[in-house]
Amino acid sequence: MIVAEDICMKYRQVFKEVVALKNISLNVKKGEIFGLIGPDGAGKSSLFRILTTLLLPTGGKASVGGYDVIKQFREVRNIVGYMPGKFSLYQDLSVEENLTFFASVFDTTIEANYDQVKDIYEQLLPFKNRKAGALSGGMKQKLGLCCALIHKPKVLFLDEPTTGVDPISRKEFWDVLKRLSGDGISVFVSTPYMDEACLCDRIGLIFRGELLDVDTPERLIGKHEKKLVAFKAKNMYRLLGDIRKEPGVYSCFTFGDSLHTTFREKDFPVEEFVLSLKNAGYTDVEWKNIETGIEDYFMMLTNDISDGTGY
Ligand SMILES: Nc1ncnc2c1ncn2[C@@H]1O[C@H](COP(=O)(O)OP(=O)(O)OP(=O)(O)O)[C@@H](O)[C@H]1O
Repeated sequence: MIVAEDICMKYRQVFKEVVALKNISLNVKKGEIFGLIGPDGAGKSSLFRILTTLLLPTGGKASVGGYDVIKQFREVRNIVGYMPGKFSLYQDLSVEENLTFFASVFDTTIEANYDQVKDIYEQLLPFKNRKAGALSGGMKQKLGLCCALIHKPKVLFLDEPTTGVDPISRKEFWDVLKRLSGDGISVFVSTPYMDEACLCDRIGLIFRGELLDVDTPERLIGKHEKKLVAFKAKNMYRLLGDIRKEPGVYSCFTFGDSLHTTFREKDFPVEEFVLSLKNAGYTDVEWKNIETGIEDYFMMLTNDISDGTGY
């Protein structure tokens, strides 16, 4: 349903040129949930905007549902639903007015396509006369999804749809996405949440405009072959610097309240290293071997490019 071949995007800024996308090639099948994962500035929104016909790429070609995003942009617009990263609905219109408006743009009505949005819209019904701007974060996103779905698109583009949304609403949102993919709708979604990344059928890891890897979450995690240890101690900031200085350490980055660390050799003597940290004055030192997650694999891939910081 989505095919991108060697997509490039360069922006002209005042004194320089920014390369936002470098030769991006990917494909997304019918009914597949494809997650695009990467830090701020990686190029995610640029790719969304190109695939939804809102931005002309500076190189390469792409099609959605078999239609070329440049030459057949009108056909593409008819078959895609797009939820941009920033809340894009009319804040001064009510819930019902927003949905009615989006339906009318596609020459349809809420009634005609009610089955498509029923599950989500019923949760919004108690607030249907409330202005969109006065909804909670989770409700805003559900309304955004209803508006993106009301014309029965074949492909949904969701740019960070659950950022800032509470965990329960996030789960409900993903339950809806799973149902939509079961109905044959392809979903192209970006998210900063790694637990959500694992719910995708396949993931593309994007960094500084480059697609570093594309695979299923399980296979990506399986590609991380380094020993992984989480460290904690008092003065975590100093600890981060000191762990990174250790020659046997390959990468170290903050993950929640601990420091996820990988080593160049599998048999790195962690206990001896912990002793040396204690001798260097660290107190309350804790460490444990941990299972790898997608973020760990991502950080491992970006380590050499980004001097161990991951960004
Ligand atoms: N209209 C623009 N003009 C100039 N530079 C831009 C423009 N839009 C994006 N960029 C630059 O292109 C790069 C990629 O930005 P993009 O918004 O696509 O990334 P992103 O992964 O979506 O990040 P974020 O989530 O922070 O928006 C960044 O360096 C950004 O500053």
